[in-house]
Amino acid sequence: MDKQEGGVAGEDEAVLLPLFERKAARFRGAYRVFSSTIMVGICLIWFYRLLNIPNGGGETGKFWAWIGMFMAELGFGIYWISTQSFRWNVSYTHPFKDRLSHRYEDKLPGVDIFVCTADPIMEPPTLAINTVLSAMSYNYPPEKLSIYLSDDAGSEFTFYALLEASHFSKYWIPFCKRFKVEPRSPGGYFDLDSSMQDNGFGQELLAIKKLYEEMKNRIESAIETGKIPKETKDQHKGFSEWDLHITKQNHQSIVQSLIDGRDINATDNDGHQLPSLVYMAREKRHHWPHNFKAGAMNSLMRVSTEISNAPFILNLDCDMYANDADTIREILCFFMDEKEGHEVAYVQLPQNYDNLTKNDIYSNAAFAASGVEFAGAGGYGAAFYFGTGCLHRRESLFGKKYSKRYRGQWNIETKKNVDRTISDLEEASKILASCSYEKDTEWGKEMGLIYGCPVEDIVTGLAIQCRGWKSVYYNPDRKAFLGVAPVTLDTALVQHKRWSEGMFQIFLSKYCPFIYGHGVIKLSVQMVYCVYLLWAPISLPVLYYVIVPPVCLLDGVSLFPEVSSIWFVPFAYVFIARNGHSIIESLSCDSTLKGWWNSQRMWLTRRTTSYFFGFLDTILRQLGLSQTKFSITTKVITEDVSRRYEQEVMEFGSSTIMFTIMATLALLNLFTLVGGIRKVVLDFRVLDQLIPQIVLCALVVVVNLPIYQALFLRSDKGRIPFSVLFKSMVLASLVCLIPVN
Ligand SMILES: O=c1ccn([C@@H]2O[C@H](COP(=O)(O)OP(=O)(O)O[C@H]3O[C@H](CO)[C@@H](O)[C@H](O)[C@H]3O)[C@@H](O)[C@H]2O)c(=O)[nH]1
Ligand SMILES: [Mn+2]
Repeated sequence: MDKQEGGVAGEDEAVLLPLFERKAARFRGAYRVFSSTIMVGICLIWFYRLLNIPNGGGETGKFWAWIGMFMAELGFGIYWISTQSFRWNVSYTHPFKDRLSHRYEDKLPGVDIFVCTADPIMEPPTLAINTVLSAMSYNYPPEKLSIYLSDDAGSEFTFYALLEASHFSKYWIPFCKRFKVEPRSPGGYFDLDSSMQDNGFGQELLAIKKLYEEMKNRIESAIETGKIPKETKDQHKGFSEWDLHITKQNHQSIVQSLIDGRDINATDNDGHQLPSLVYMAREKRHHWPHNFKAGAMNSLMRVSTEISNAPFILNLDCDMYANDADTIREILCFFMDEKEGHEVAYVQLPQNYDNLTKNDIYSNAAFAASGVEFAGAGGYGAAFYFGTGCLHRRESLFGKKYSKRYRGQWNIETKKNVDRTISDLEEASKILASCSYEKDTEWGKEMGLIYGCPVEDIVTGLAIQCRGWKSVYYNPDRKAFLGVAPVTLDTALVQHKRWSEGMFQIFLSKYCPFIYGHGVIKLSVQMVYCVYLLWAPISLPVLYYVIVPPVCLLDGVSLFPEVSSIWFVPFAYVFIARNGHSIIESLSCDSTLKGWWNSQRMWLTRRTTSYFFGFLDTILRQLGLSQTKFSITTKVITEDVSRRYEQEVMEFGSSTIMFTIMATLALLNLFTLVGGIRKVVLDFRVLDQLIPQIVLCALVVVVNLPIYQALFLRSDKGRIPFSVLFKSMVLASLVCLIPVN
């Protein structure tokens, strides 16, 4: 074929075109210069601290406060330097799905999709089946798709909901494909305003919506009454697994096929094949550690090997429904690219949420993080694995090491198991999902997801990197997955505590990137990991900065250069440049100014509460005094809470110790600000010396305004409880009494 013609792309030419491209971020060079100037500023600050150490003599208090400031700034500076490893190499990836279809449409590989759920109360089964249904309706050959739902609660109601979903899918999938609706999670779709407009299929829409509502009502009323109708139970042999003795923590393994994709009669209402659908509850016994989500994933990996054994595995949390029907095709471009594809172990997409408010009060979106930082890690071929929204190559997840000779096995036929009946497969799978199966094996160590850490995802991603594989970060324009973000401050803080704790545990374990990754991954990648792994300890300098300078201010002890001194310049420059850049970065990632401001409050609150407690708990765990736990993020809310969330009013309500710390710090800064201003009014000459500390306190106060409101002005249920107010008043006053000199 004549390549010059250009019209119809010949196969030869098509082979030459890559399936994805990687582009360096704009302004990368300018950013490097800018960041070097901040670096100079930081060095000058360190230098200033060392040059001006107060002599111990009459001012021991000030001496120690000064040393502390130096340590804190050393901490901030070093941490900031490691964050630069992200921004140094930001690049964005873009797949070409049309080229993929053109070249490989009839050779597309099988994909197994794992959905994990763990608690029918905190994660309602209707939520999970919406995710399942969205995955079943991917624009992908159904005979190559298998969906597995892992239910760590072993709940009959979740099984029932999945059975309902398997019936509903016969209507839903053809509906989606015929009218090309998006998203393909029925709940997500019906919530859209556009779904209610007249789009030419009003009749069908009403009919399917009615079916969905009826199904939802049946599931919800079964849960409410605690009973599943007998006629329903007779529909599937699977219900016989549940007897009176089954509890969440104690049950046998259950593997039930709801749709057997090999069965030619398993078709939707248009006569098209349906994807396979399997329910799994791995065995749980009191005396066996179950290793949380990692344990569930590893069981899923084995069970799916037995049943479908697709070369690729997509992992979704139960709330993360698929928002774009073409995502699988897009992601496969990275794996099937002829030149680089065989090096890729996984492709991670960002976690997005469909319940964010305009200014994102709890800063859940992590705009800057998904826009820039993760793309920065991806720039090194070292994207993180974030647990959900990640497509893995089965072999690398199973523990295979990358070798230069490796050429990818994606074109192996998906296992057909022609000679085995579905009950044979179920029985064999049950053994694979039993507690004792993993005993004396490499599961949880060299195979599958790694155990012993509440952020199994990050540590597993790191281990895969260290086995020589690359990973890709891909942030598509249309969000690929949408989940449920925490809507109360408490849940948001607890989630971050789990993350910071888990990540610090990795740092202190044998998986510490500097040790485990030494000589295997680049230093820049080791640093990129550490930015996250060191969330917990970075709480210490932050706490220091919001406690000591204010207390010193009360006593008139100055800890910064005078405003008129030349040494003030680096402090001001670093502060302004850093924040200015952070504002620009957020705005360029589609956040609002108010959203940025809210993220600063959350930044402070997380560091002084979640990360601090994460730090303490990790230390206790190292000393053997506490155990790893995984507090599941609740995905349901009451109407009252939901209303306040919509209005972007912070929700406190409960009286956790985290709120006491938060309120104490807010009050302390308020008191000392008043005290500091009083000092200046009384003696104007100290203004020059004290103004930096006054500004620092004032910033903390201004950013915390919603907290004072919740302490003193609000009367709704979401306000800060009186007990917290009382405790924090007492604590803040006591701290104010600490004499510095
Ligand atoms: O014993 C457990 C605990 C949790 N899960 C599932 O794990 C997922 C994540 O739990 P969630 O409470 O939603 O935590 P998040 O903080 O939102 O999750 C993020 O962080 C976790 C690590 O801390 C990762 O496992 C997740 O994939 C990632 O989305 C959910 O689908 C749960 O059903 C289990 O299957 N078994
Ligand atoms: Mn979640």
